[in-house]
Amino acid sequence: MTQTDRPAIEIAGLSKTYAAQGGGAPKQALKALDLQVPAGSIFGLLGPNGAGKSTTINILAGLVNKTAGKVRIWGFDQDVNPRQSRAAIGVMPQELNIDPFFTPRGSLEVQAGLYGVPKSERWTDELLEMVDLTAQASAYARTLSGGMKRRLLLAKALVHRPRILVLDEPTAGVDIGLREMLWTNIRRLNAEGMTIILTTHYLQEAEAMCDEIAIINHGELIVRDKTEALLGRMDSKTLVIDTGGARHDTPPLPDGARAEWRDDGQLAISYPPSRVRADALIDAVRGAGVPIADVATEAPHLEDVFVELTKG
Ligand SMILES: Nc1ncnc2c1ncn2[C@@H]1O[C@H](COP(=O)(O)OP(=O)(O)OP(=O)(O)O)[C@@H](O)[C@H]1O
Repeated sequence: MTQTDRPAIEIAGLSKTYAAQGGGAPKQALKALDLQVPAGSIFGLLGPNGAGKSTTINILAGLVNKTAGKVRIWGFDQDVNPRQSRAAIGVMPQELNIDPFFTPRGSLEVQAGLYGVPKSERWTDELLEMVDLTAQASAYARTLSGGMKRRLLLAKALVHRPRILVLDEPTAGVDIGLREMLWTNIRRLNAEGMTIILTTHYLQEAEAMCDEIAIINHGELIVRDKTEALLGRMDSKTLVIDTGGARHDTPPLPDGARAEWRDDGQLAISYPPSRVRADALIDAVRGAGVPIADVATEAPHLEDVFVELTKG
């Protein structure tokens, strides 16, 4: 296998049990997780709260010790080649953990030093420019806004030019401008060959950004597939009927179909296309005396897939 065919990340049988705290039971956060992240992808790691996403990312980052299993990062076994595997990955954490006494420039220089990047190979100015912090390069970090701190964390994750960039909830609580700036940078880095792994609670964002998605729940892999294929698995569509504004009683529908009146007065009927035909729905609506001014259909969204696969 050449380096380019080889997955960027290979996780096999990864388990993590956190020690018991305050008289409670030990917590098994990951249960023999197997996961491969293709090189060059934008890969979404999704799951409900407590699924084990941060634990996985923290193990990749070398911040949490695994209980069992194998982790290879860019082909380097984390236990055999800890230095190379660490050098291959950059992590933008969720918490704004920035030393308040460093300036952005100072933070990046210190970080580069920690990774052993020689002075001649540093790209501090370019990074400051990339995250739009050139004007604040010499300001104390404690004077930076939350958004600026987040941008600095992105730059810090990149000082050693990692092959793989991991972003833990990069857009949680950020405004639209910053979100777009982050995505523009992430898309560009990916186009230049960097593998991107991200967690996000915004499923629409994951649907729009990620080529592949893994959903984990209770420390186990539920599904991993190309985003399109994942959406295609859903036997679910929505027929949206514009009734011309007036509200009516919900018409009786074929088995498997479910109606819901939306706030804008439209009747949304979700149905499994394998079992129910759209014309049967339209007949049912018309038969109940509900006027049909217009119809549209909506394909399933990642949100539907997510809810379906993580229920229970
Ligand atoms: N340091 C710790 N000590 C004990 N239990 C922990 C610790 N860190 C995480 N856990 C537990 O492990 C499980 C997985 O947590 P983790 O933070 O990995 O989930 P997550 O998918 O990132 O969730 P979220 O979306 O809420 O961040 C949870 O039940 C959590 O309470």
